[in-house]
Amino acid sequence: MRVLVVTAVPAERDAVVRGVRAAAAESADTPEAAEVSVPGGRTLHRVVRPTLTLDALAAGVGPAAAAAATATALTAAELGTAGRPTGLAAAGPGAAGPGAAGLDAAPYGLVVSAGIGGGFTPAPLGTVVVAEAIVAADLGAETPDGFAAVTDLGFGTVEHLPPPALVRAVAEAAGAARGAVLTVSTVTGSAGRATELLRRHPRAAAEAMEGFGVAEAAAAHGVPVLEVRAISNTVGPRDRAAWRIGEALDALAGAFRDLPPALAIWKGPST
Ligand SMILES: O=C(O)c1cccc(C(=O)CC[C@H]2O[C@@H](n3cnc4c(=O)[nH]cnc43)[C@H](O)[C@@H]2O)c1
Repeated sequence: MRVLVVTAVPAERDAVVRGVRAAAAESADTPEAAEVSVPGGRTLHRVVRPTLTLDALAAGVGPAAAAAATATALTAAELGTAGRPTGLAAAGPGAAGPGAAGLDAAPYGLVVSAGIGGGFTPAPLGTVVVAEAIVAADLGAETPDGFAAVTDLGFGTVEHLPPPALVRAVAEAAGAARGAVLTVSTVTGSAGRATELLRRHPRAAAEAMEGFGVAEAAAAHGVPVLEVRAISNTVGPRDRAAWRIGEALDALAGAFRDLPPALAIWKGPST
């Protein structure tokens, strides 16, 4: 299976790659690695194992950057781009391939939005959350009666649902919580906002900024989507000192160490 994992920043991308390499080490297979260029000036980091090719791409922060980079990578993988990886070096420190090259024409079977995120009550720091629903939480209009989602206004989409069987398999494999992951363009900074979001989305477990953008691109290409978030902070009043980004990145790596076996048992997007 070919999986595209989209993060916001390189540190999250590298945590994903670290996790998949750790899984390979536990299976005693030596993953090949390469850096592959995609149109738009970005480079994805590839890990090749016997039954899984995982491409990790840092797209930038926010739903628009995530959607643009995801759609570009999916299109490039469907069509192929100029050039080929010029040989795949054996894995190891700094063992990326001898320079970025193009994408082979080989579509992805799954797209994953991954990274750190803010947690709502059921998801304390260090928890991993797998999205049962990927929700655009601030896509809509402010009205005299409060927030109206675009769907309340008669158009658009505000939710994408990952394949339930895959969500269950990944959550069980990773010991993760399940719930809605909210995508926002403005990070929540007050208790009142956090309370309002939970009132509108009682199943919300986490808040982040890219998942809905990734999911929209995946849906446009007919590719199933997941979102996996490691909790770095609590959604609410701004308190940078309370952030635990390092621990969250380690938890993210752990989730991607556990993901490959879950993918192996998944029977495909209709389940
Ligand atoms: O400056 C702040 O107070 C602040 C508070 C929360 C998040 C940020 C970010 O810049 C986060 C950007 C980045 O990290 C993800 N993330 C992590 N925690 C949250 C959150 O509580 N709400 C939304 N996004 C979060 C997000 O996906 C971005 O990629 C700054």
